[in-house]
Amino acid sequence: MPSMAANNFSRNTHQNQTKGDFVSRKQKIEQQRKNLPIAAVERRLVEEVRNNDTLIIVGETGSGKTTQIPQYLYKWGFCRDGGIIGITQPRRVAAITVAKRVAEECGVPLGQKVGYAIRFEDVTSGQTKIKYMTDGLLLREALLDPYLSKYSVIIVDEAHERTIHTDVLLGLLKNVQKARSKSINGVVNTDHNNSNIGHALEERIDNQNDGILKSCQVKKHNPLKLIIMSASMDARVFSEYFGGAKAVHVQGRQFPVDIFYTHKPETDCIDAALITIFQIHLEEGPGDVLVFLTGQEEIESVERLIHERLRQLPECSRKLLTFPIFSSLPSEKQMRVFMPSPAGYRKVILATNIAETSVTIPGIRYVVDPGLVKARTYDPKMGVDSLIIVTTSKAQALQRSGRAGRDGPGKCYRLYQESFFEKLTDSTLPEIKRCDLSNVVLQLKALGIDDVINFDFIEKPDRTAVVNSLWSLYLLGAVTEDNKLSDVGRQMARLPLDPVYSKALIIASQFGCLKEMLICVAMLSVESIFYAPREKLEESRNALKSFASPEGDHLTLLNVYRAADEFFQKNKMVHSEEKAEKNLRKWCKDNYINSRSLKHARDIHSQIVRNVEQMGLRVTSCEDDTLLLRRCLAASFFLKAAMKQPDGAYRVTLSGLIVQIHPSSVLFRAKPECIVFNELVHTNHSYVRNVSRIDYLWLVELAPHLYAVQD
Ligand SMILES: Nc1ncnc2c1ncn2[C@@H]1O[C@H](COP(=O)(O)OP(=O)(O)OP(=O)(O)O)[C@@H](O)[C@H]1O
Repeated sequence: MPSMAANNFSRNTHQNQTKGDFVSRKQKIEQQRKNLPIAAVERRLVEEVRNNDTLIIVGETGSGKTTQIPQYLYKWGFCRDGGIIGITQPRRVAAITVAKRVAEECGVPLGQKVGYAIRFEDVTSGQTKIKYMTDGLLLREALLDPYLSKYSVIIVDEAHERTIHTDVLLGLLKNVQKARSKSINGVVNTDHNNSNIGHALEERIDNQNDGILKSCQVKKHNPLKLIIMSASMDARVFSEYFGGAKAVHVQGRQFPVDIFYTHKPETDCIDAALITIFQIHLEEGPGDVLVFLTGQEEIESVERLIHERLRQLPECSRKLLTFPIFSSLPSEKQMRVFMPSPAGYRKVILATNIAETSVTIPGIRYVVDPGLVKARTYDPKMGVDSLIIVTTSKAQALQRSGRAGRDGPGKCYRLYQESFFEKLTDSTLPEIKRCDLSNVVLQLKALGIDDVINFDFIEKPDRTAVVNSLWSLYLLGAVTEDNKLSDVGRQMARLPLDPVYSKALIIASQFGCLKEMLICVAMLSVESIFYAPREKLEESRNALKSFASPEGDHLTLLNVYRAADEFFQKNKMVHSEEKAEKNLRKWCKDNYINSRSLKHARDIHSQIVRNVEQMGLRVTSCEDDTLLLRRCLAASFFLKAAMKQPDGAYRVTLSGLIVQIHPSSVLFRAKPECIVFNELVHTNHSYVRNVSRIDYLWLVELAPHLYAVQD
């Protein structure tokens, strides 16, 4: 490997700041801001935004787009009329960490002038002018405020990721922008080419008694400024979509990143990654290392192997610390990657693509990129979600290398040949082409866009996927036979949940077990409640046994939630809330429960309790009547039922697909005759997860439009 260039920068140290440290950190941040490539074009960019309602900005990774542009716009008066600047991110981690950084740059506490909002967590206030959020969150806001009237500027960041929410948002924003510029004192001019939202907005205003919508009628809207940004997108595609919108390219990057390729193809990516990590550690100058891996399992095995190899090195070469980051990791552990390593130590961060875009991890000088990613794909015919390992796109490779070179020159080691890079696709297949569309279809319908198939998407989703989503929404009672949103559908769209879960809450209120279903749905809405580190598999399985219900995973989740809540409430009687929270985290650790997921579930629970109360649903409990609750699960999840086959496998009733119960399920060994489940994933087999035992006759009784008595 070529030798490391001279290194003359100092690390950030956030901890234990004195007043002197604070002042010097402030000065340092000021200096860093001035040195960013984007700072040189501040005035020009602001002028471009003034002159163009839609602007596409392409600039190198780390040039300062995400952190600086909102601050420039604020400074140059784009919030003067009371509007705020909203910036969307595809990932929660990015929304949170960037907001924290910008609040620090502005010298304000997070949640005041600068804040963030993600699903179930809102760190903003009436004073917030710069709001970072996930793209999905802004989409939900549009349901309540179809003009997105509080925003003067909306920035869609990392548009190259083409998440399903970004794609839908682009279509929506395009039309909101037109509708807003044409609304004069509340009269919406519906003369929009190819736009059904102008009409949809008008219809909603006519039809609804919602106070927020009423207020739209009397408000004159300022035009909405729209900015689409990324370091790695094809500006032409976006420009064309926005009717020839202007695209500007911000040249230059703050620090160079040298890219290295292997001389020959690597057959074992894990081994190649390990060799590279140790080459960097032993041969290169200071700086931390960021390694991209495909998932928790791979991260944990690489971590183990690093520690094994470290033990074989002389004492003086062992100063290497590992930090994993993946989405189901508890958040306090996730945040550890952002902390500086102790003096003399090198930090190796083992990450999934959660750390691929937007985030800055201070100290990263080296990126190791095997060029693989675990991607979700969806087969609309079978209703199967699969996680498969695929090669990254060029855009992703560029983003990954861009995580180095943010506070000093960097190096990126791509563990494949240059010729292989040339063959990669330019960009990743948009998510809208590879996931279940029911939620999006329901949301579009709630926004008044009935003709989803002809909605002006930047790229049309597969027709079968749309038709299948409409079909399942029809079976759930959310849309009528003539393809209109039903009253139940309207209620479902008000809940920030998957349509199936929203429907489950509505059904549970009729069954008298809404209290229990609220808990089940909150627990099902978070990633892996159980934390099973590879080296403690046995202990974690034993811990699960104390909560396990023979009836299935839903009741097991209910038991976990109730036990945690009881523990917390008892603690709160004798301790402060803070101490009780701390004790709960310890309880989680002892029981191999992911405290972050549990906290998340508790937050979701509080929010959906508020939602259902606002909707006027009765929150009654079935107490210990598990039979009633399971009947309610059958009535709610009838779209995902399966029957046992003679060989112990299961046949999904609607698709005929043969599946297995996932080993993590409490019913893995019990194998009941008939089950309902919530998740179908395909890894090396097709597995169903979150499974409960039911009686087939309940399906016949409770979902007669789909099930009949079998011969
Ligand atoms: N949390 C942080 N800690 C330290 N420095 C940071 C932090 N966030 C940003 N920076 C600094 O600000 C620079 C600009 O970051 P910013 O996220 O605005 O760039 P960007 O152009 O949006 O990059 P990308 O396209 O990769 O998202 C970084 O290169 C880094 O030097």
